[in-house]
Amino acid sequence: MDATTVSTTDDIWSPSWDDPFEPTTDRDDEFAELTDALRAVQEAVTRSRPTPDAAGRTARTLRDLAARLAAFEVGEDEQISGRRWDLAGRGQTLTPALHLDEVTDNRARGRVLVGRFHSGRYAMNGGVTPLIFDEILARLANSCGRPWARTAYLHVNYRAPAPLDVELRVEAEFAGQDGRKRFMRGAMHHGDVLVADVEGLWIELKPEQTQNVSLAVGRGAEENS
Ligand SMILES: CCCCC/C=C\C/C=C\C/C=C\C/C=C\CCCC(=O)SCCNC(=O)CCNC(=O)[C@H](O)C(C)(C)COP(=O)(O)OP(=O)(O)OC[C@H]1O[C@@H](n2cnc3c(N)ncnc32)[C@H](O)[C@@H]1OP(=O)(O)O
Repeated sequence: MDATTVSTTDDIWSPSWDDPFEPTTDRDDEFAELTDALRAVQEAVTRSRPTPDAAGRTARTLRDLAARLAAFEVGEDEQISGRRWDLAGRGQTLTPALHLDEVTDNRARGRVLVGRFHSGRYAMNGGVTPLIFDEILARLANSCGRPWARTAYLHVNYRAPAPLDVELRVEAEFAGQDGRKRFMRGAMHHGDVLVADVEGLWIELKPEQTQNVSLAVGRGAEENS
């Protein structure tokens, strides 16, 4: 398959938007803005040293927002967060927003910028590196109509501290397949510096392990059955 440029309108799983369980009204950019705003709050709280009064007032505001959003609570199959494949970060805020520039059937590359919220003290927190690798390796392992697979392991090597607030390049490679096992490799660079590399194993799920999967991730069952 040719290289596929991932854009906001044509991502690798764009057919998912034809899924009848995905009403197009969910594709509002207001939700993207909401996610960005939440990331901004995470970063601002981390970077701040508010007075007790300011912290208390801010906490009350945030709890009020949480209560208001609770009125819109839905089940996991209906939520938007994590399922906006067209957005860097998929509309979730656990993982730093990964901008995917290219996904082919055997390679993927992207960019990520990590702020102080994900800091492990003047460098990226060591737990965040596997999150980013899992994100890009999982996308590649499950791209191009391959049947669903889940992460069995991620072996991460930390080669150099990953700097904050600068763009890091992330690459993934489909290294091979043996039956249900898909072997993945990845690397993260800052400029010419290798920050981390990874080897991962994805296991193709058996039919009984994929019940409700298409609903759970918003992709048509026919595409990955
Ligand atoms: C509702 C389901 C949703 C599924 C969605 C999946 C992916 C989403 C896709 C894309 C998303 C893109 C971006 C999203 C970002 C992040 C991804 C989120 C998804 C995850 O975050 S996902 C969570 C973490 N992940 C798990 O929660 C897995 C827990 N786990 C299991 O569910 C089982 O463990 C399983 C199914 C992996 C295997 O179980 P099983 O029973 O089917 O397989 P079995 O034992 O038969 O092994 C078969 C052959 O694999 C070898 N093998 C197995 N495990 C090995 C290991 N660890 N090391 C070395 N070899 C291993 C055996 O040795 C044998 O090898 P051999 O055939 O040569 O003998």
